[in-house]
Amino acid sequence: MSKARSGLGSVKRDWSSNGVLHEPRSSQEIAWPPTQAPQPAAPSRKLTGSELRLKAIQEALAGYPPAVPPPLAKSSVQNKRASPTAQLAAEPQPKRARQLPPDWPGTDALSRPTLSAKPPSGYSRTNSKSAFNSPASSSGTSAPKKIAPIFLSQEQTQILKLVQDGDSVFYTGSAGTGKSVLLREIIKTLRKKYAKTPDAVAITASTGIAACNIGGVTIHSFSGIGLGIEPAEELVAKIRKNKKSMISMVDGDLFDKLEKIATIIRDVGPFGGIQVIVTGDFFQLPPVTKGVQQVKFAFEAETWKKTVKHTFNLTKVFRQSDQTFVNMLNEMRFGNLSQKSIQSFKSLSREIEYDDGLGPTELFPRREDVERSNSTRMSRLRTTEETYASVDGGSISDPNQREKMLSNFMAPYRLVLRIDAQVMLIKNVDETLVNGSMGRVLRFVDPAIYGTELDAELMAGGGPRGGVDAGVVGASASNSGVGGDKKKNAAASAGVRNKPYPVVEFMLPHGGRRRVLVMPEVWKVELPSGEVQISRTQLPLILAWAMSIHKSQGQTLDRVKVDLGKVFEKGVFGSLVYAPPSNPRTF
Ligand SMILES: Nc1ncnc2c1ncn2[C@@H]1O[C@H](COP(=O)(O)OP(=O)(O)OP(=O)(O)O)[C@@H](O)[C@H]1O
Repeated sequence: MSKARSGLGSVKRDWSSNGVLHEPRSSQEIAWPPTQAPQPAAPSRKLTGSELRLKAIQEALAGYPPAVPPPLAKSSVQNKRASPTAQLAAEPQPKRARQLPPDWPGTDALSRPTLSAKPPSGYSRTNSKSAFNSPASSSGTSAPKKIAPIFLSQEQTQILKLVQDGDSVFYTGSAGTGKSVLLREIIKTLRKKYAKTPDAVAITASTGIAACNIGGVTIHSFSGIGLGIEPAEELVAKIRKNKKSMISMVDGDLFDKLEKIATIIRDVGPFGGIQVIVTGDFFQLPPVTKGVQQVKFAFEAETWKKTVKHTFNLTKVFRQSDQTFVNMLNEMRFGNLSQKSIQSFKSLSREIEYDDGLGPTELFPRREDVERSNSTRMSRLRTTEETYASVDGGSISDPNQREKMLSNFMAPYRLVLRIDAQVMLIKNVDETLVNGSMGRVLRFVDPAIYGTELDAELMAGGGPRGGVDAGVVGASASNSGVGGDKKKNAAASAGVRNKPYPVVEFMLPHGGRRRVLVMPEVWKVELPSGEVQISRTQLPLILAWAMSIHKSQGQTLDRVKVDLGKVFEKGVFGSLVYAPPSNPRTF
């Protein structure tokens, strides 16, 4: 299984639906309404390379000018559904720069049902907990967790059904349409289906950070193709030597190459008979181009059509409920903001006072700016400080490779915290504490005395903060003897100090606060064979006055501050710009 290159932005760390429950609706075949694609304004000047590229995606996704698919090769007619535009192929049509998959929503396929499979009787119930705890992803969270169940929408359910039936599928959708939630469910379902042969399911992504987020590995690492620059035949030899199987996609050329390799090795139909699930949003992060070379999207691969049987466009936006905001984001997605929307975005330029003591997280494109902003705020605090160094493991020994892979984890190598520091939780814990929850460090406490009478006495007797603490977060919590280890308790009473951990007060999504002791967690990248390539044990916290746009991708944040001034001045609305504003729930 694979994740589209452009799907990096959609690979979420917030897998939780936070208790959003949807009543199952009656079963109906879905007519997949299109996301509104505004008509682009005619360019009044010569476009730059990147603008041309953006225009190409816009045209492709918007489905105009009338799409003319290339004549279908014999093998490509393996798509169950006939291409809605296939008839047009015979007639001469004006040439266009970019073709979409034949059944791409946004072409006339959007106006009619796109599923040949029988619709299910209603929504499927899912439980994101099991998805979080997929073996490769989950990072060893052993503390008991309660994640609220969610219902997949009809759109999501139907795609899941096709996947269960063994079809190769591509699904896309704008930010917040539940691509990642569905992906988690697909992973869970396929793992269950192939429980006896766990390495039959491979979760891959095109970059390390995306791989970490979905609990998979990079396609390069998984397939053993290295950089993948050699011809397919040479790569086959390399893979055979490495005894690794492969599956996935990145850009069009790599997709073709992987298809060829799979076919040479397995020789049982398209993509060697491997079921391929591809997801992503080509608007969020398109493939990286080498020099001036024009990017070739996966859907432009020669072998795409014969491999991918079904293409879907998820249309229901779950993240934002305000339709005006959703429309504004869609306009931005298509790079065609109306004056009204520009004014609305500009009107957001204001300081907001929050009465809970936490400010918004400021998003920056560069890591240096993030570090500067966070360390400036830290230096203003004259409070107790604690430093936490990560413990790193894994089978990879090359230091450069290790460094690169470790940098994909959200957890830093060295975490310095102070009392009153603004922090963000980077792990899903339960229905109220999720990846992205914001909080403040209240105090540091020896876990052995946390929650004991001694702890209460210390707090009452002028300890740093009073109040009721409840709960512990972190994989190490269950075996650390928190609060209950008599030996450690006695030692603590006698003045022997264990490493103290932070008690953090988190703001809950619908008001309220929750205090927990935060203990270390484990992040790891694991091959389907069970080999742990790299792992990091660290507190699931980061400083959160500022964070990089890169790391914010895919997170659902309640408060963000983004400087879009320069963007509006230049009139550039690229993917980097689109992704961050789509993260907040409201505006
Ligand atoms: N069926 C559903 N019912 C309720 N909530 C859902 C459902 N599917 C997704 N959500 C919620 O919607 C939000 C966005 O979902 P998700 O992160 O999967 O979207 P996405 O398409 O991957 O977004 P992005 O492209 O920005 O990464 C999350 O808070 C998720 O819990």
